[in-house]
Amino acid sequence: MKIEQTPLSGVFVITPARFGDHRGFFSESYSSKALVEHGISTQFVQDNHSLSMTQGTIRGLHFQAPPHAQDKLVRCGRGALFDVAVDIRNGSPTYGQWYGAELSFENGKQMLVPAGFAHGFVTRAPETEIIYKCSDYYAQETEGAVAWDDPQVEIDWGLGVMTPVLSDKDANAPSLADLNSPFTFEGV
Ligand SMILES: Cc1cn([C@H]2C[C@H](O)[C@@H](COP(=O)(O)OP(=O)(O)O[C@H]3O[C@@H](C)C(=O)[C@@H](O)[C@H]3O)O2)c(=O)[nH]c1=O
Repeated sequence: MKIEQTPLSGVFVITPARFGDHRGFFSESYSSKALVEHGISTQFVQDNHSLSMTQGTIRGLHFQAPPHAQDKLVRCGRGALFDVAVDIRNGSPTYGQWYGAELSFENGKQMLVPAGFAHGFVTRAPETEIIYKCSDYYAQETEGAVAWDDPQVEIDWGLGVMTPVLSDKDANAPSLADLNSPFTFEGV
């Protein structure tokens, strides 16, 4: 399992080994021990799974505020997506910056998005499934969002001429400038 730190502290790209044979492949998609060896001791309590029918669907940018903040370990079950983490920790040297990684069924890559980051993704193929582990349970009253097209964050979603498919909630999400972020950078 390859675990790589990204330019944003706490955000990792993880590539589990795949053992291929004439049947297909085998892979440990999650190993607590392997993550602990890299200083990641998150305890996950909920798994989420969603399907997006259309290429160019964007979900995000979402977070849950403390006391229900979530670390998320994200992978693609089918199709392909571009996964994005945005640093929203007050006082962080990388506040407002984003990092994105292509996660696909083909490449098996995963991204660890810790609490303190808003998370979102765009699908790169029709009928794309995302599966992610969360370190806290869903708590609707603590949900927060930042607009996917925030002018300060300027994520390059790689949409080209496509108009994204969005939920009503995401189409009306606030800007980063209007966000009173509940997170503080703790020097991680
Ligand atoms: C996130 C979530 C939603 N729901 C319900 C609420 C709602 O009725 C329905 C759909 O919810 P949403 O529209 O918020 O789903 P979605 O837009 O896919 O939200 C997700 O987006 C990605 C980017 C994330 O990072 C996740 O944490 C989550 O916020 O599912 C749960 O029951 N449990 C959950 O954990």
